[in-house]
Amino acid sequence: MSDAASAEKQLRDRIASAKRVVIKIGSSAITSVGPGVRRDRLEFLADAAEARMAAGSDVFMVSSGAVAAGMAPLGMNVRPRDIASKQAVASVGQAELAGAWGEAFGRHDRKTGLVLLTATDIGRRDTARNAQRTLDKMRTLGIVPIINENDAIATYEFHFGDNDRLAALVAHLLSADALLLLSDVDAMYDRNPSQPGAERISYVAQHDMLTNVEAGDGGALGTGGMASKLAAAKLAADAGVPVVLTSAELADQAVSPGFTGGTVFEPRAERMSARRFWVRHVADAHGSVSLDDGAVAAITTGPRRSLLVAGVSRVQRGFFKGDVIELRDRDGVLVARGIAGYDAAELRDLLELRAAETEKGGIGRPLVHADDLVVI
Ligand SMILES: Nc1ncnc2c1ncn2[C@@H]1O[C@H](COP(=O)(O)OP(=O)(O)O)[C@@H](O)[C@H]1O
Ligand SMILES: N[C@@H](CCC(=O)OP(=O)(O)O)C(=O)O
Repeated sequence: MSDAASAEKQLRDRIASAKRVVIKIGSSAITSVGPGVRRDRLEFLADAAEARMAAGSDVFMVSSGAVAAGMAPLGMNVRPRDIASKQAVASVGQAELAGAWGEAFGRHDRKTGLVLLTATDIGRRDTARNAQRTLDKMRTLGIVPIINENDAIATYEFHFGDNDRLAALVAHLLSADALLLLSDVDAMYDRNPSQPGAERISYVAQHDMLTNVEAGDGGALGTGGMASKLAAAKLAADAGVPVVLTSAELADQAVSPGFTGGTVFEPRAERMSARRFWVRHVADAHGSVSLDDGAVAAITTGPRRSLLVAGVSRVQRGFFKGDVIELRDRDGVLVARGIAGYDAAELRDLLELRAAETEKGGIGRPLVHADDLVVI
């Protein structure tokens, strides 16, 4: 067996025996235009989740489909585009979905509970911890959480963007041992499988840049397509969580040992620390600074270094000390994120001084300490 084949087998075994499992189901897998929620699919998925729980795992469901589920009762055939309509439709769909999941799991005498999160809730430590505690309590009470974004109130500026990302963040929050992304496609292919000759990618090693993959848009009901699943898999990898991507139709096999289908993504060997993960993936950035070439080279190559004030060429948007800021190169390309050691106003004042005076003023204190800086 080749090294890659044996690494893939090990990863699949690890997923098969994972204790804490997050299962994300995409809109296109459980809803259709016209009838709305597909109850047969929910029942099939609930059966698969129950089988996994019977084998000793704890299961947390992340269910998309609120907007799609709200369309049917409102007589809509096309997904609404404007935000206010989407939010109103989601409020109807969320109730539909929660009821349907309750019935599907109810066949096993299992209680479900709806947990609606916003990106703000996950981005703030106090609310994130509270969500973590609630989800853990639900687990101990044998309740299956049905998690979705709180679409009716999430703001456009600050929302998850898609539920693949939400699922990966939930997997991080719960220190999950595996994340299953169930969609309407059985695996990731090197291009959209509707195109002739598309080939399945079975295993993605951690550092694989996937330059040969065209990750395209999704269908009429999904949100982010394959690109958002890839981004979520990368996020989960940083959190140390292995990911399997396959179709909801294969859920029963995907939760069982010996599954060879789908695409599995290898995580980092060691989870990124919670603080660095938060800086890199979770926190909302409040401002941004441009760096000169020397500073970009200093922070992106070699051992971890702090970012000194002298390397900043421009300050954009206001921020306060302690906020997460974006660090961009001279062309505006994002190179890192980090926690600001100064307020923007204070930094602007410093930049007006000559570099020598900056150092003399004891401003050896870096703008971003190495421990708080994560290269993208
Ligand atoms: N390289 C690819 N491999 C597999 N599917 C792809 C690829 N590029 C684009 N897609 C599309 O992405 C879709 C899945 O994304 P999406 O519709 O957003 O699903 P979900 O609703 O499950 O989140 C597939 O049905 C397929 O049409
Ligand atoms: N919160 C939205 C999720 C949208 C979304 O990301 O959908 P999908 O791409 O199907 O996972 C909803 O429930 O409609």
